[in-house]
Amino acid sequence: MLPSPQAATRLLDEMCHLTAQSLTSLETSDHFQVVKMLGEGSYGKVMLAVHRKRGTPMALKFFPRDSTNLFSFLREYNLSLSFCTHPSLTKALGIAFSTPSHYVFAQQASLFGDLYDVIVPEVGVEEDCVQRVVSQLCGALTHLHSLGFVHRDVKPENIFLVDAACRWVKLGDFGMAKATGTKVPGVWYSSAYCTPEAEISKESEDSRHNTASKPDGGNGLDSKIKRVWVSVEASTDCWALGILTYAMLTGSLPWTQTASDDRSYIKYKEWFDQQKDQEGQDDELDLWGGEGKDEGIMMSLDKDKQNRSKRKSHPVAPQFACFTPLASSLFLSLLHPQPRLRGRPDDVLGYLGGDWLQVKEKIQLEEEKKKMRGREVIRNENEREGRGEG
Ligand SMILES: Nc1ncnc2c1ncn2[C@@H]1O[C@H](COP(=O)(O)OP(=O)(O)OP(=O)(O)O)[C@@H](O)[C@H]1O
Repeated sequence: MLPSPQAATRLLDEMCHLTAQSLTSLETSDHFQVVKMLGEGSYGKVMLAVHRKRGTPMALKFFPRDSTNLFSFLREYNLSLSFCTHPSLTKALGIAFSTPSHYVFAQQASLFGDLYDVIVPEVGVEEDCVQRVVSQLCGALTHLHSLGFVHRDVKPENIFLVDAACRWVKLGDFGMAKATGTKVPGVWYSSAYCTPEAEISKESEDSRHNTASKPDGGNGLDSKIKRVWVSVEASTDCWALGILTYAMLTGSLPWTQTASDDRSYIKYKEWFDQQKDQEGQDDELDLWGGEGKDEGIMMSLDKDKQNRSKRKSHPVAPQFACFTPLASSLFLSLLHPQPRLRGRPDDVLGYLGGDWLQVKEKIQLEEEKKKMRGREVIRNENEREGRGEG
């Protein structure tokens, strides 16, 4: 059973209070040798460092003190320390301190960058690799969700590579993570990773901006429009997992923004609605045929055939035409517009092992890769010639 949001939040908060009392001040260079920068985000930077006495390599995450709330820092640290006990979640190492300018905590270091660098634009990554990554992320998300937390920022930049061949990945960056059921201000942002349910907050924001231009300066009735508060749900991560899977398979996004005025999203919604209508009709037929009368069964089989042939004639949303029926049904499940009906990460396991890309797409992908390899060889030869080695 899921821990209640209150219980998960209370436990994490207690850990934060304890850590706050024992947070030591020190100079990074007294205890660690910083080797290089691993990456930079909007909150701070991440450095590869080695513990001077023990020789342990680690990622040190630096948050500027003047722009970081101490409690947010402690939450991210404690969540990563105590709840990220799955091999595909980035675990903190039990080291947190403050310097005159930064709050810092240590995490397991993934030395091969993040997934963003691996996805070739308009090409993607090999299907085997996609399925491996998806399978690991499903495990990581199921684990996190079972402990009562939602990551809320699943995207390629937050999936770190443990090896160069992308065989082992870890989900990181728990800065946005919250306990399931927590109420947060609804935020809509212009991206395919944003869920359709977040669009309600966009509408409320739009109305809010519109009131500013009203003659009464927004002090009349319209100014009563309140910020929308939404409940944190695991279905947010499931949507993002669907978009991420699409991005890895194609090297692009299915639409620019998940909004009712985005043409590509409209096409997807039309396809989705047709598929669901059809499924509904098929289910009705199944129930009717289940009465056991021979005549009924024959008629239902005939109708079923007709339905299936009709289903084939339904136009697939163009951006999904490169996928097999297996992958299409995976997308229709993870990218379900209604959060309560959206597929869960452990449902995805049933889709692994089969083909996701149509054969034609696989051949094209191979061609692209050959071309890229060719370009790489020519570049290496030119470089060698340039160095006078040729
Ligand atoms: N444990 C780690 N091991 C290796 N690299 C890491 C690690 N943590 C972070 N990085 C690198 O640093 C980058 C920024 O880290 P992170 O996303 O955690 O920072 P952030 O400021 O919270 O970012 P965001 O702007 O996405 O919120 C990542 O994209 C990744 O390349």
